[in-house]
Amino acid sequence: MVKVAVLGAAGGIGQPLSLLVKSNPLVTELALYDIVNTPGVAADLSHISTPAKVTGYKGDTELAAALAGADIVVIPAGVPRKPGMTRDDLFKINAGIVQTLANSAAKNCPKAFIAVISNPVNSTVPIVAEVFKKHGVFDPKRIFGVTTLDITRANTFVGQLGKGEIKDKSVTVIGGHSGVTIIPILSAEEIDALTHRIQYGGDEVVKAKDGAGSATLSMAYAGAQFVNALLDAVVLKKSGITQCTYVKSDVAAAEGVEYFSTVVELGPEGVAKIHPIPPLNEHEKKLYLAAIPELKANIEKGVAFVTSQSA
Ligand SMILES: NC(=O)C1=CN([C@@H]2O[C@H](COP(=O)(O)OP(=O)(O)OC[C@H]3O[C@@H](n4cnc5c(N)ncnc54)[C@H](O)[C@@H]3O)[C@@H](O)[C@H]2O)C=CC1
Ligand SMILES: O=C([O-])CC(=O)C(=O)O
Repeated sequence: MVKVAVLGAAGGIGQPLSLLVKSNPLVTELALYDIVNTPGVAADLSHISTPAKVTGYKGDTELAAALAGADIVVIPAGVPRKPGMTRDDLFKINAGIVQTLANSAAKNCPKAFIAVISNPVNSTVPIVAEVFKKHGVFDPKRIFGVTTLDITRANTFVGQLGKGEIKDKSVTVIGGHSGVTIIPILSAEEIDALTHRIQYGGDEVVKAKDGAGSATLSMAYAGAQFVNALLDAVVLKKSGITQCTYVKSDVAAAEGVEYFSTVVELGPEGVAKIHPIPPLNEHEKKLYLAAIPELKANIEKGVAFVTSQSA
């Protein structure tokens, strides 16, 4: 039995992501939670002829039931950006939303794998971790920031430069998930053309959507890739499953950074092995040093949001 709960399931990401999770035959129960519209989304998805039983939960009073016994919790709940905003501008609304959802997850499914999509990911992952610490159930192997869209974009853009098939690309992107904290590892010819585009790909979509939100469909695709990888590792116990993902990690400890994305091997217990930062050329070393101050500030802000509140 494998229960996946999607929190924010009626949203721009939540709906297509739930569709893609419903398409994975490994899932036996799909619990859709939101503050609006989940009965309709659940009824709609429930007619799809894959094994997962789909249930909808709406509003605070139904959150605990949505999470009870969940194996994987995916969180795309919260507000998206509008043109002119940074991801950090979303903190004031999304930090509280993520904290509330994490509180309930810590109580109702403390062993679940938590995949955080809500921005600012650099801060929302530490928020979930601190909430789990408060409940005495923190396991750093089980909490992930979903940065897969950065890899999806990098693979696409590198593929479009014209060498080989996009499907064969597997670009590594390390660091965090906002502007300068996104550090793509590229070949010499790709660096000038693509570094900035990968770092600011999210802004491209925000601008094109012109006030109607940020990336949803590409994020759903990327989020489903991450969930499918987790299911392969956890349920099928396949070996060699890797993802770039933002986790509690020692790889940038020298800089005093506690959370960082590098290639992570996934296993039945979640994080099986964190790969080190790959060898960096001079250009990448500069990107790395430029990422540190923002990443550190984002992490400290997330941690303080939870630890500064009395128990
Ligand atoms: N990690 C990543 O790479 C990416 C992250 N994002 C982030 O994902 C988040 C969601 O984006 P969209 O789906 O486009 O937004 P959206 O506004 O379309 O959907 C958000 C959903 O969250 C729900 N929601 C709000 N408060 C909630 C609560 N307390 N509990 C449960 N659900 C709640 C809303 O009702 C809505 O259905 C944003 O923070 C956005 O910045 C977006 C793209 C990529
Ligand atoms: O740009 C945004 O606000 C949404 C996001 O995280 C992305 O598309 O990478």
